[in-house]
Amino acid sequence: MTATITPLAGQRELLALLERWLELGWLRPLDRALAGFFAGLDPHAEARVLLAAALASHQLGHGHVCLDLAATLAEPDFALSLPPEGEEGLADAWLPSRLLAGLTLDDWRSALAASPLVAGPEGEAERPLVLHGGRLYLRRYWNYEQAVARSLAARIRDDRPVPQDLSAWLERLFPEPLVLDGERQTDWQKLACALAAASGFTLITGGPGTGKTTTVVRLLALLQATAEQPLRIRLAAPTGKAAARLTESIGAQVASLPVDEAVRRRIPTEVGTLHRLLGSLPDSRHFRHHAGNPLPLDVLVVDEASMIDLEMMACLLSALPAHARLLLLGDKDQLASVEAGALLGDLCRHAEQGHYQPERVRWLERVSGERLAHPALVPGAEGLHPLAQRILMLRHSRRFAGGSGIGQLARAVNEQRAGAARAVLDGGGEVAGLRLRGEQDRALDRLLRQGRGRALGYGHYLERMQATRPAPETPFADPAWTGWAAGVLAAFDQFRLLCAVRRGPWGVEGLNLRIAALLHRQGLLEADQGWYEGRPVLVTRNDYGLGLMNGDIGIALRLPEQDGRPVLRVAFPRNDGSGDLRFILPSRLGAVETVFAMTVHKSQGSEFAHTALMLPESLNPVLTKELLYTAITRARHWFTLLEPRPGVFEQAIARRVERQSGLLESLQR
Ligand SMILES: Nc1ncnc2c1ncn2[C@@H]1O[C@H](COP(=O)(O)OP(=O)(O)OP(=O)(O)O)[C@@H](O)[C@H]1O
Repeated sequence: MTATITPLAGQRELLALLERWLELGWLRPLDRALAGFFAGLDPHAEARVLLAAALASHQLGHGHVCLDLAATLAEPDFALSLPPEGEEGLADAWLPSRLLAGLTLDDWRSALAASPLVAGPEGEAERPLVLHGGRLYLRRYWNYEQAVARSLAARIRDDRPVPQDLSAWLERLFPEPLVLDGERQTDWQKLACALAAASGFTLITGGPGTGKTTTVVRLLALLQATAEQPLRIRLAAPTGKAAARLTESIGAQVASLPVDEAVRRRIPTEVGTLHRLLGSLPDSRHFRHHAGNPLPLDVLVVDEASMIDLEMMACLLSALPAHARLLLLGDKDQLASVEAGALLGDLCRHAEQGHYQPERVRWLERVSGERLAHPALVPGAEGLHPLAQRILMLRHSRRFAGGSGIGQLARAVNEQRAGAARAVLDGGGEVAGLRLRGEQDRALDRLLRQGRGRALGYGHYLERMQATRPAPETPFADPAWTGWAAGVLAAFDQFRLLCAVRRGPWGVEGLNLRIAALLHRQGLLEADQGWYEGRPVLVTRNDYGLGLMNGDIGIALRLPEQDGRPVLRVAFPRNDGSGDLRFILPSRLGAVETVFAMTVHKSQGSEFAHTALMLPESLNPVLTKELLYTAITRARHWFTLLEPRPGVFEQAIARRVERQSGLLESLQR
């Protein structure tokens, strides 16, 4: 017991422990540095205060904007980035569960409250930490959360007058009653459109293919057609990939709208990134647009809102003029952004139950002619749940209708029904599970290269690269080269291996080496290290100079220079919806990594015809049903689950992301 308490004895012991955690890869250098910095600010700071600061900083890397003290004491080992199985035995003595064994919530809170480094929610703005109830924040994130809460609180009370002929418009935009399996169903899209017409702020959530985009395009037609003056509408998404995907689907939707050509022309079809909308400034966290220089627009639609982190949301809300309508679209059940702040999940915590106030229900039913009915709905009370009145959940997927294996699996995982999920996997076909027998299992190599059945593997894009390459004498400016590169990039999206973790044999790093070596051995790649033709790379940091965003994916291809000499360049989609490509010399690319395998987090906003998910050998803090759901819903046609050890899938289904933030509480205050 003595050994477990010692590191909390004093600053020196604690900092030595944090150093050890750093070596083990359990903590980020930033977290350790922060504790050191705070020790410098307050030489008398208690070890448990510095420990809380390091853990609060570490939580940001896990997507939590604060440290929940009680949750940390309940499950201390999940507070760190514990390694994949195999290393634990070695470091048991260093585990936080040992360290925190003697600490109670009251003791920890009292120590924090008494520290000159820690402020209460209302006071001492210069102190670097804020304690609010049982939650400890780094000051900057506290400020973001407060700013977002203040701004949303104002927007959720922003009722808008609706056109007198709203019912007629809804009838025109949603002409067919919704009938599924021969039964008339509630048309949630029509209800969402009515709700949004009456609000300055609306959040539409729904799983893949539930019609979020369709709904919003029809709403924009309604707003534009009934506005006194043409509205300035902008569409945005958090990543380039998501923006490109939305651009594709919106174009077709606008073209088929049952409205005048003049109205159709006033609905934009181009979707940009949020960074571009706000105007990124090089080497800065700040944007060109902010409260002092607001965005020149009347309506803003942001898709894939689950990927918006707290800092971005704070920047976005401050740059949005008060008169502008804000529409957020997203899937609340997906993983939150990699950065801290699970905004959409927080806001949609009660979306299933609705909590609509009786007067709102009557109004919605009257204007839409729909019945606002569903077994999951819970009636709201007049004056309560103001946020819920602005949120609507779409409940019918058109993409994954009834019998789709992917749809069934996604649903079972989301509802935490492990037995049902396993039964879908065992059923085979569109979805399948592959049990791996050790690291060298050949079945894995086969899947990675060939795929299974009609579901492709990585061999496909490399074969296409060879088979469709223009003749070497094709001049440098010939569009055949761009066409070829676009074809290879599209073929690469036929298959993706996703991983839950980065390290260990079943993590992104090890698997990338393994896949490159495999494809090289099989003669599909000319090399497996350095730069080689066919190397897919992921950009890991925004590069404003090159116009590349974190998350962009390109492929190295040999193309002719002006003098005909072949040179390797990396082909990237332009990500502005134009469908164009750009070619960049590898030597100009700073932060990139090979991306045969990628983390589920990084795959958000993308879709692949065949998606495979590699689970690790043991449970890990990141393994939750949200992670599984996000991975499964990246698959358009086929999904393969790769399991090095039975049981981990079921354990992961049982775990949910515990979102640690105070946003909802702030909004309801
Ligand atoms: N009311 C409708 N009537 C007919 N087809 C519809 C309707 N709503 C959606 N669809 C079709 O269903 C498909 C999915 O719709 P949509 O793209 O709007 O969904 P989404 O929720 O935005 O999907 P994603 O998960 O890709 O974001 C599209 O092919 C769309 O044309």
